[in-house]
Amino acid sequence: MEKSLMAKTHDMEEREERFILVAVQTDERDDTRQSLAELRELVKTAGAQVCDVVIQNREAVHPGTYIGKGKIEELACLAAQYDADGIVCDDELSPAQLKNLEEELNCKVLDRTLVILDIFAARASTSEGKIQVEMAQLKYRMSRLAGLGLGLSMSRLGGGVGTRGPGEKKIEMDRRLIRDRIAQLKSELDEVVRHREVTRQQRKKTSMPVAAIVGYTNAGKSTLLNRLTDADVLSEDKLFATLDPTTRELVLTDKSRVLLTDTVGFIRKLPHHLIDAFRSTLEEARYADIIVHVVDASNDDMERQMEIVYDTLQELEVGDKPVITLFNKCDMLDMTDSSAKPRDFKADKTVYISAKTGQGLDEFEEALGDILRGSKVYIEHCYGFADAGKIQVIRQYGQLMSEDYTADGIMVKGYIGKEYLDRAGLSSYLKKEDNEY
Ligand SMILES: Nc1nc2c(ncn2[C@@H]2O[C@H](COP(=O)(O)OP(=O)(O)OP(=O)(O)O)[C@@H](O)[C@H]2O)c(=O)[nH]1
Ligand SMILES: [Mg+2]
Repeated sequence: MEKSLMAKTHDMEEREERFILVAVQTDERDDTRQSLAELRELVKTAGAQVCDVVIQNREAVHPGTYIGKGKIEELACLAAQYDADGIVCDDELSPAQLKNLEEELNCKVLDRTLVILDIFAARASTSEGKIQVEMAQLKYRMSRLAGLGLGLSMSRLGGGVGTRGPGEKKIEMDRRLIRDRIAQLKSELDEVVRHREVTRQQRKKTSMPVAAIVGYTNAGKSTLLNRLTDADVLSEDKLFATLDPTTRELVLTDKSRVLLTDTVGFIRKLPHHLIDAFRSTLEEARYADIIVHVVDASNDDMERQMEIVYDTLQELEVGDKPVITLFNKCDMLDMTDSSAKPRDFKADKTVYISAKTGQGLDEFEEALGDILRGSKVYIEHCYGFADAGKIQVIRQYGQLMSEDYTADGIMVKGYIGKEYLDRAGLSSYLKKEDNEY
C-alpha cells in the first residue's frame, strides 16, 4: 500500500489499535463465518489488529443494542482482558445501537460500514474518489447525529480507525455545516460526473468497444489488466486496492481494439452511502459493451461472491450484456479433474485463467474477440454522394474501416452494431448468411 493517511496515523501511535469483532448469527444467515473472515481482512487493511471474535446466536439482531445484555457484559470483560480499543460489529449499526453500545461498553464502537469507509478514505487518490468518500462519510455521520452528541462522543474517541479521511476535521461540525458541505460536494461531484460523461462520449466516438472488468474485491482484476496491457495499476493482497477506474487499450490478435476498464471491487454489504457516492465510478460497467467477470477460483466462498457480484450489477442497473467469466488463480488449483472445475451458468463464456502466470489469457482474448465481432455485423456498401447522414451513423456508432470515393459514390467498409442497421439504411442490403445474425 502507498504511504497513506493510515500509515501516518499509526506512526504517531505507539501501537496498532486492537478490536474485537462481533457478529450476530441468525437463522436467515448462512455466511456469518465468511463474512467475519472478510471483516477481519477489512480491519487489517484499515491498519488495526483483531484480538478476538464473538458470535451471538439470536433469532434476530437486537434492535436497541445489536447483541443481548449478557453478551454485552461478556464483551466488556473481554475488552478489558485484551486491553482492546473497541469493537467492530459485522453489520451496519443503527444510530441507537451505536449510541447504546458506546454507553454500555465505554469504548470505541465501529461497524462494517465505517471500516469500509475508512479504507476508501485512505485509498482515494483522485479528486473524484476523494469527493465521493467524503460525501459518503458525511452522510453516514449525518444519519447518526440524532441524539448522539457526536461532537462529544468523537472527541472522546480520539483518532484511529473510523475517524480518518477527508472528513476527519469535519466530524465535529454541526448538522447545518455538514449539510452545506454535502451540497457543495454534490455540486463538485455533478461536475465530475459531467466530465466523465464527456469522456465517455468521446470514447464512443472512437467507436472502440469497452469491456468492464468487474468482480469481488481481491479477485485479481488489476493483476489481469496489468498482465494484458502493462497498465501498472496497484495490485495487492488487500481489499479495495483499486478505487479509481483505469482504462487501457488492448489489441487483440485479429488487430481489433478494445478498451479494458478496471473497476472498484464489490463486497457483501457494500454500504449504501458508498454505492450512491461511487455510482459514477461503479457505473463504468453500465456503459460497457461487455462484462468481464473475474472470480477468485481459489476462494472457498467463490459461489457466494459470484452471487454478490451479480446482485450488485443488478443494483447498478447494468442491463443485459454479454458476460465472460474468468475463473482466476487457477495456478493454485488442481484442474486435472474437469468435473471439479467451477462453472458460471450466467456467463456467455467461461475461461480458466491465471492472471499471475498468464495461463488461459490467449483463450480469453479469443473469446473477447468472438463476442465483440458477434455483436457487430460487417458492412460493405457503396453509398450515393447524398448519403452523408447514413455514413455519419456508421462513423458514430460503428467501426469505419475504409471509405473510398468512386465514380458511383462512396464505398464504405466496416462494422456496425445490429441495432444500428436500420438507421444506417443497410438492413435490406445484408445477406443473413454472410453475417450469421
Ligand atoms: N496465485 C495467484 N494470485 C493472484 C492471481 N491474480 C491475482 N492474484 C493475487 O491476488 C491479489 C489481489 O489481486 P488484485 O489484482 O489486486 O485484485 P483486485 O481484484 O484488483 O482487487 P481490488 O482492487 O482490491 O478489488 C494479489 O495479491 C495478486 O497477486 C493469480 O492468477 N494467481
Ligand atoms: Mg484492483
